[in-house]
Amino acid sequence: MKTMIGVIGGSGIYQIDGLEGASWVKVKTPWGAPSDQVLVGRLDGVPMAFLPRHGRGHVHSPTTVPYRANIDALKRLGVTDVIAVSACGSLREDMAPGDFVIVDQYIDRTFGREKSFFGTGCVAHVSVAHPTCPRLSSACAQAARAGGIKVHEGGTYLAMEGPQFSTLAESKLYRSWGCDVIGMTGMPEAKLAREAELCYASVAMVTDYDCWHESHGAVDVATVIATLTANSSQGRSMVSRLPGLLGTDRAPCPHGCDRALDNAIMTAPEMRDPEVLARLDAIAGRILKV
Ligand SMILES: CSC[C@H]1O[C@H](OP(=O)(O)O)[C@H](O)[C@@H]1O
Ligand SMILES: Nc1ncnc2[nH]cnc12
Repeated sequence: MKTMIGVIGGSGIYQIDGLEGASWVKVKTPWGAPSDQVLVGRLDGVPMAFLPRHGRGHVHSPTTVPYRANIDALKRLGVTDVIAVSACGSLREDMAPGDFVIVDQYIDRTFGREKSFFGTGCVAHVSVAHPTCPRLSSACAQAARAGGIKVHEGGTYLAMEGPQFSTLAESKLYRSWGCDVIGMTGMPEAKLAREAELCYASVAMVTDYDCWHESHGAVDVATVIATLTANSSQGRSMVSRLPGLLGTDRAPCPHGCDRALDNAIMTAPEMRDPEVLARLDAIAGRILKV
């Protein structure tokens, strides 16, 4: 199988440079329109697709990002590996603004979003015990370190609904739970990528100390953007190293991300709703044969 890298850019990252033969393409999905058109091209000979999570100009809020359409669009284009880049607040002293955290666990406190491609007419339960792909995550860590970035391999991301930042009591509560970073978009994106059998790695760029740190003020958008602007070249340099690390030919995921739907579908074949199956053509076509 051939590698195709998908990059979902977070706040402050609305395009990437250096893609050969790049063009913005409109992708239609059964889940509505993605956040924006997708920039498709090649980097060092490896196909790459870039989608700005909030749309160019930052149109979508964390609640209204069309997460299902975004993941479907990337899958439909042939993406095999998704690198999700996000801004995040740090809940730990030693994860400082400018550092990158390769997230490997989540606590999902979002409540206003569609979280699954499946439901009435075709019910499925995938495992998200390990919601990110270790192979892809370690390539991201290697790529970021090679660019001189301080990288923390592993971290628990508290996904909050937003759009307001946390209260001090919430920030302290999440610290007491052992969470490392906080953001508004990591979920349900990671869950949906797993349902779509995509390898998914989350690169969280620390922009602030949220509001718990006594010697730092409470986070605001200006602080986030200032840190992101200072770090954007490191983010880009990490992405530019990924094709070399992942290569053009892709072995099956040793962790099974690309087979996540094996044994996950509960609805009896004769009870499956044909309209629901039709919507799942890109996501579950491998297993549903639609
Ligand atoms: C501008 S701060 C809040 C905003 O930034 C993060 O976005 P993303 O994860 O897409 O980089 C955070 O989750 C909020 O959506
Ligand atoms: N402190 C914070 N809380 C939630 N989302 C964020 N994105 C960047 N910093 C954040």
